[in-house]
Order: sequence, then C-alpha cells, then structure tokens
Amino acid sequence: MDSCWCCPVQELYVDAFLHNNRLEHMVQVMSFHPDYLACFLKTQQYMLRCYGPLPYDYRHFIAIMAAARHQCSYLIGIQTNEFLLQGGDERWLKGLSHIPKKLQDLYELNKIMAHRPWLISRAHIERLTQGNDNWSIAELTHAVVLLAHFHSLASFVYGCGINAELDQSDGHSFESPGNGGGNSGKSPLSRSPHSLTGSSAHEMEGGIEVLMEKMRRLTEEAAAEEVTQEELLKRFERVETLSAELPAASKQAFSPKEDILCYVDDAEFTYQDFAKRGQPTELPTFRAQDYSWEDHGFSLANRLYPDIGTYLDDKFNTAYNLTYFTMGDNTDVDTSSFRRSIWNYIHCMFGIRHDDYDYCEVNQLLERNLKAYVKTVTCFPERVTRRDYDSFMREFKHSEKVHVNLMVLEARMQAELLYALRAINRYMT
Ligand SMILES: CC(C)C[C@H](N)C(=O)O
Repeated sequence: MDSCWCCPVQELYVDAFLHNNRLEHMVQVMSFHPDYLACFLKTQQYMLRCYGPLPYDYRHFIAIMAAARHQCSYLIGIQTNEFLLQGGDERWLKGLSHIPKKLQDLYELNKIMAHRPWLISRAHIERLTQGNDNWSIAELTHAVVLLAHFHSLASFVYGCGINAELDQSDGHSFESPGNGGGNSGKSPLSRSPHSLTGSSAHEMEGGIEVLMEKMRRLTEEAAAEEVTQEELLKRFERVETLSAELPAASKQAFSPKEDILCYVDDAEFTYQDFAKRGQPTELPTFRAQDYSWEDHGFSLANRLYPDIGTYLDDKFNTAYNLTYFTMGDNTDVDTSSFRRSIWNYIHCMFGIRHDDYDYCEVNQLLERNLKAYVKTVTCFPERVTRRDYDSFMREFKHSEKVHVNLMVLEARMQAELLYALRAINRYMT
C-alpha cells in the first residue's frame, strides 16, 4: 500500500494491536486514512470494551448476530474469539436457539435494522422494553449502536475485499491452480466474476476529466438556477427510479453457509428497493430535517449512553469531511460535490431525504458502475465481487476506493441509527 510509515499510522497500529491483540487486515486497509482510523478505533474500543450498560459477552454476541445478517464470516470469526476471551458461554455459539431469551428478542430489530430500517416503529421498542427481565432503554441504545456498527462494518469488509485473518479457517491456504491472484481465493472479491453491469461499454463511462468538468458546470448552474421545493422532491424520487438496477441474485449463491446458518433466521428478508415500497405518492420518506443526527440523534444517544454520541459524531464528521483535494492524479480539486452526492445517495437508498439538496447531482456525478457498486456494498454487501471493485472509478487510486467504502460505512450507520433513535424517541415521548 502506498501510505507512508510515518508516526501517526505507526502509533495507531500500536494502539490497535494493544486493544485487539492483533493488527487486523481491516485496520491495515483503513490506515490509508489515518484521521478516520483514529476515530474508528476509539469508537469501537469504547462500545466493545469500555463503558456501556451491556455485559461484554452480550456485546460480542450482538456483534456476531449483526455480522451474520450479511454472512460476514470475517467479522463473526473475530468477534467469536473476543466472545470466548470474555468468558462467553460456548453453548451460545451453537446458535440462536441456545442464547438467552433476552438476546433472542433482539433478533427482530437486528433483522429490520440491517435491511429495512424504515420499518422500525415505537412498537418494536415497546415490546423490547416492557415486562420482566427486559431491555432497559440504556441497554437497548447500546445494542442498537452495536448492531448498526457491525452491519455497516460488514459493508466495508466486503466492499474492500478484506481477506480472512491468517488464523481464520480461510486465512492461510494455498492458491488453487489457475488462481494467480494475491489472495486466498476465498474472499468475496476473488469469487468468480459476476458483473453488476454486464456490458463492458458501461465500464468505460466518463473518466476523471469528464467528472471534474461536470462538477465545475454544476457549481456554475447551481448559482444561476432557482429550484422549487416540489421540483427538489421530484428529483429525489427520481434518483431511485433511475438508480442502478442490480441483477436478481440466485438464491443458492447467497444463502448462508453452514457455519453461519445457526446465527441467521429468515435469511430471505433482505433490502427492498425504495421505489418498490409503495405508491409513488406515499413513499415513506424520512426528512433529514425532521430528525437529524446533529439536532436530535446525537443528543439522544449521548443522554442514553453517555459519550457515545460524541464518539460517533466525530467519526461521522471525519468521514463526511475527509478530503485530500485529489482525484486520481489531479491535485487541488474541490471534491465536496462528488463526496456529498455519494453520501446522499446512500441515505437516499434508505429513504432519507435532505430537502435542501438537489438530487439531480447524484445522477449527474455518479456513473452507473459507481452507483451499482455503492448500492451493492450498502444493501447487499455479500454479493460484491472483485470485478465490481475493479470496474468502478477506474482511474482512481485504491485509497480513494477505500475512501468511498468509508463513506458507505458511515452513511449507512448513520441512516440505521437515525431510524432506531427516532423510534426510541417516539417511545419515550
Ligand atoms: C473519494 C475520492 C474521490 C475523494 C478524493 N480523493 C478527495 O480527496 O476528496
């Protein structure tokens, strides 16, 4: 990798090693972006090993349950180790029917948050928090943060094609004949090519020059054009209808493997396209202005689980604002419109609308391959292939592709949390 071995990264590596007893591949990949990595490590350390109302074995088991929604054996493996190190009961690892009822009850929320968070209602929160030996609101907030963290982290792991750690079962193996690539041949990115987009003509869209020109033009036009609220709403609704149609998945290819199956219930419950959810006139839009992270989510999270709001806020802001003013080999570029369109596109897939934003920009700045990739990583991470990774933003550097994945991780996590926290808030008021 081309990041330099200077102090900040080295110090972060030492910290990560001391916390995790290993330097995970995922941490190494994140180190392309040291400012982000610093926030990530602090936050994860806090929610898993420091202050919080949930016992440690619960925290790691919730992580396992969350990662299993996307069949992410990489994260399941790491979290299983941690679970056992914390003295977790080995019987729980036999699967969902062997865990305490309290954790079983959380499964429905896990499932909905992972795939269709817009369905979370105050009734879900009520069911979990009432009765004997049930969830306290503080515990539930901790759980919700863990769930969102591990769902989104699974997106990152698949999106970057992170290989298994050497001590995991797929981690150290010989290359199979004819597989000349540098990884174990087991990682999702190295799976047989299954193209998102099919024709190679699409793969050649634009290029950096064209994209930069579009960004320049949009800035000029935006200054000149006055757009009404109704028109902005229409443009938002159009993003999804114009959005990348992903090919239907074959059931077999994506049904959970044997060792993961025990942590999965209702595997067929997956993401559903926003545009197909109801009548176009009554799309269940979530207006970011009505319940935003900055004005609502942040303070509620902090109140129910002290300091987590601050950690998350730092991490969201770092990911959202991260820039090196580069695009491939070009320097001094203002990339904010491009990055904003990626972030808002991710929110859009969850029905979250920022009503001061012109969604026209999403369709203009994000080429089809990029949209299809971002959509797959966000909604169906287990389906990403090496070919998908190679064919989006072809002229960009690996560090920039990882940068896009960080945005997916954070925007997705924020979207899940917004829905969950809004439901908690509704229950409490
Ligand atoms: C995702 C990338 C295009 C981001 C870009 N390299 C920047 O520094 O802002």
